[in-house]
Amino acid sequence: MACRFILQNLSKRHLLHSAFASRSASTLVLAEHEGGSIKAQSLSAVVAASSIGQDNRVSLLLAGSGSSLQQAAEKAATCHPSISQVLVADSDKFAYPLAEPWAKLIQLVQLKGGYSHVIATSSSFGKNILPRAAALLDVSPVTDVVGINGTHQFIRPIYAGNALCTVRYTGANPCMLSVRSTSFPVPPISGDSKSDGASISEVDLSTLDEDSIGKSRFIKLSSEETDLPDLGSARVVVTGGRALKSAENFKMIEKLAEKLGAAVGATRAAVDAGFVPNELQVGQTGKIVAPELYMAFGVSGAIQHLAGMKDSKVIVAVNKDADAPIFQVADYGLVGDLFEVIPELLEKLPEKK
Ligand SMILES: Cc1cc2nc3c(=O)[nH]c(=O)nc-3n(C[C@H](O)[C@H](O)[C@H](O)COP(=O)(O)OP(=O)(O)OC[C@H]3O[C@@H](n4cnc5c(N)ncnc54)[C@H](O)[C@@H]3O)c2cc1C
Repeated sequence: MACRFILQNLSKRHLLHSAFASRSASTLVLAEHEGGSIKAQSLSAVVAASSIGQDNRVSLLLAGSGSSLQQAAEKAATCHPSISQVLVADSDKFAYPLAEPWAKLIQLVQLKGGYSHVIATSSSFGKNILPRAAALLDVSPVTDVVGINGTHQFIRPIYAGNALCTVRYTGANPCMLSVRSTSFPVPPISGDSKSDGASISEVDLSTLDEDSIGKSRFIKLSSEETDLPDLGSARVVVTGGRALKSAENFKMIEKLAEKLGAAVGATRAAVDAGFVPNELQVGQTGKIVAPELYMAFGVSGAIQHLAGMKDSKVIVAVNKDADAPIFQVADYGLVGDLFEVIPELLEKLPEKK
């Protein structure tokens, strides 16, 4: 009896899966916006969505309030040819990216739109919201996707990025994914291939529960004032490790980054020692970066750090220990003392224009 029950369930599940797979895909992308534009990371989620299938219809969901939301919606409508619709949820409830109202919003939009996929980037925004929305929709999300092989097969890292596994999603719709933006770079979009303009529609929020605000409250947003590029999307990253010894010495890394127009990164040991704030941590429990040039000074190359930077195009490492593991992933390695190398670099590099 038990055996037959399992078989019946398996065949039902298989039928369900085949039915989803044969239907054409339609994807809801959760987008973040700032200053009237959608964030570059959210465009990576659109690139990921467009690799699900050729006939995939992509709808972009933007929420917030006020004129910057409308501005972002207008820009989003023409920013990528695969976007067919921009959905705008305009309410004070979405003034801040709190997970509870956003998750309810996704549930509302999904129940109306019946999307086959829902995608967000693996940023703190996506990581915060997606699991809650998945719980409300009673599905299990596939997280940190780095590759897409068709509608239901995805590649994601395991064991702190030491291995990649292929996952086949066999659950019900929607298939919810968080994707690493570094794995879905946004190609420059030529004038010809730009969209003529996707339709923009307001989401009907009249049925959104009053209690959707939930238990969390927005208190404040604190961010460091800096002219340096954003760590997640910078072309060059200069990282310092525990070897810098103090916050004062870490300023050398910041000066070098300034000269190179680079973002500053740090190891967890440097963050834990209080040299720099937590938002600069690169690695398994920090940010995942893949810049064109990654420079590591006094970084040992622990696997948890490598998990966040080993996909960088060119890696340069300076370490006084010739056996440091960082040299195994470095394209250029210099065995030397960073307290001699960095001042020399600062002296020889031309001033930034
Ligand atoms: C669950 C978990 C998650 C983690 N997540 C992260 C993460 O996201 N990111 C992360 O970075 N770490 C993470 N870690 C910590 C990680 O294991 C390492 O402890 C950390 O990366 C080490 O940082 P470090 O290279 O700065 O320090 P160390 O390992 O102490 O290395 C310092 C290096 O500097 C070199 N050095 C010393 N003096 C000089 C000098 N004067 N000139 C040049 N070189 C010098 C040394 O030879 C050494 O190789 C995590 C650990 C755990 C358990």
